[in-house]
Amino acid sequence: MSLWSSAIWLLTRYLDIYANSLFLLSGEVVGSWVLFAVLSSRNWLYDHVFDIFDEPLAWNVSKWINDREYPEGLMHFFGIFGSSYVVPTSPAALTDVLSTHAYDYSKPSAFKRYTTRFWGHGIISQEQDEHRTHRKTYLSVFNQSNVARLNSTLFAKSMQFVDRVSDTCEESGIQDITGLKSAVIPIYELCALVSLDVDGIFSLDFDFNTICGENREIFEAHETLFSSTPQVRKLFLLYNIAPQWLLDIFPSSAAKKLDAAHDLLAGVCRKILREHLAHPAKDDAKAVDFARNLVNKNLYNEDAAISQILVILGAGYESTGGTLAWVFICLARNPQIQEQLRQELIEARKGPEPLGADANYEKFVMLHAVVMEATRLYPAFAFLPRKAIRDTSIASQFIPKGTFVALSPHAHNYNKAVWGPKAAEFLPERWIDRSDPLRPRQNPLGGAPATVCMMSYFHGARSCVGRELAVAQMKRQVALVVERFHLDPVGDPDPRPVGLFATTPPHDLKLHFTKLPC
Ligand code: HEM
Repeated sequence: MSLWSSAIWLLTRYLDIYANSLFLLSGEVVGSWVLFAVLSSRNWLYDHVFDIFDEPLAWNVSKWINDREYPEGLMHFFGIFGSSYVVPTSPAALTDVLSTHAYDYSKPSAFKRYTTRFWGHGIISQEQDEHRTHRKTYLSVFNQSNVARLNSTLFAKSMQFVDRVSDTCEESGIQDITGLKSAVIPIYELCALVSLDVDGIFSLDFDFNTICGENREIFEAHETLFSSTPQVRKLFLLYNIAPQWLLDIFPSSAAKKLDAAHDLLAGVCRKILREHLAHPAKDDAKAVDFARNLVNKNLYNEDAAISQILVILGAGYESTGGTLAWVFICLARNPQIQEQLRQELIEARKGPEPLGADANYEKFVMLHAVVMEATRLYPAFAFLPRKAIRDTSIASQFIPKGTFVALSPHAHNYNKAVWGPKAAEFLPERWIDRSDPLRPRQNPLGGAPATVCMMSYFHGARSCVGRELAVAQMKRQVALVVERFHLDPVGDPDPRPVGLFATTPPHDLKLHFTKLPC
């Protein structure tokens, strides 16, 4: 304060606005101090924005939601330049935002500009009627019966994953005293590769076969688009504060890298689509994949289709890959649950052989519980803000146009008011209904008061269309691995998610796989 007073005194002398009275001089000192504090204040400029975008993404929102009770169902904080953010904290408030008044909100324009530039204008950035129309097309493809037609393909892809782990165990030279072979393997990449292959099949009827070592550049281009390096974070920040024309005049090196990744992927899609169209298969009318369904419905336009397909691949592969990796990590850290799951699978066998493609993976109670619980604790999309485009209401409270709504699957899934005091613990039991002790059943709510509480796939008008596919793939993959390998953790006992858009386990996190005698 003494330094500040001396500086103000010198400045006023220099500018010749020297105050003769001590009273006036004190006024100048205090006034300028207050002005400086307001202008440079962290609270006024960006308040909690950096708390949210800190890694792990949105974990601070989860802390705030549990700091105290919110009887009105809404939490509030300030963001950039004093903007208002509300967070729905009750099931009723969430339902209002996601279902009842879903189209009273749009995604922030910076997010839409960024995803449109680097992925294309697909369903993720579409709004209002454009979104409604496209979502209908999506739902006619992304539904339970269409996914069920792919079950044997999902099983085959899961076996390729298993074979790759098995080969690594054979080659590692690590063996215990009983002769069991094992290997230490980075878990994220394998899960992402197999998920990318599945999404390629579902969107384009094309197997990139990256899990078998093919098309590495396609995987790398996707990883570039999802990278969260400091340069990419800066670029995303610029999209939030600078106009598009300025960003176009001064393209950053990060933007050029992302553009190159996008162009590579768009080129691959274009080539595959043209080959499909030039050589239609006999049973094209019954096609499962998204691209052929567009053609069959006379909705095909090459550029628009490429944008939608890149969005599907982007929305699907990193989220499923990351979530699948978390399921394995949770099992490795909870050996008793891993064993319970293995027993469930062994008991369901018809003979000595492991389960085959025809097993009903959807009905297993423990398998379902494990997949749901890991998905709850590690939602791939931890923070997805919205902005009110008209005056609206949440839980009967007035929400003026322009208010931001911070939807944070991570925070909602850790809300103790909804999930109980053990919300942060891995407890698959919450997804099991044991009211009849002899016949445990799946509990669809996981012990929460409503389906909207499980936010990993969102809910309502913009919920995840790929949920059935992701769950069907993960259940097969987890079952096949747990039947054949014992999983142990390696390194960090409590790894934290990383990533800016989709969060995943750290990419270098490894697990120890031991091959079991089958
Ligand atoms: C565990 C895996 C997955 C998780 C946790 C997940 C989660 C989500 C979430 C939270 C949203 C809402 C995003 C928003 O509105 O901003 C979403 C939307 C979407 N997801 Fe997924 N997803 C997964 C897998 C998939 C898969 C496998 C696909 C496709 C192959 C897919 C395709 C989509 C699409 C197209 C949307 C946009 C829907 C719309 O705007 O109407 N997702 N997903």
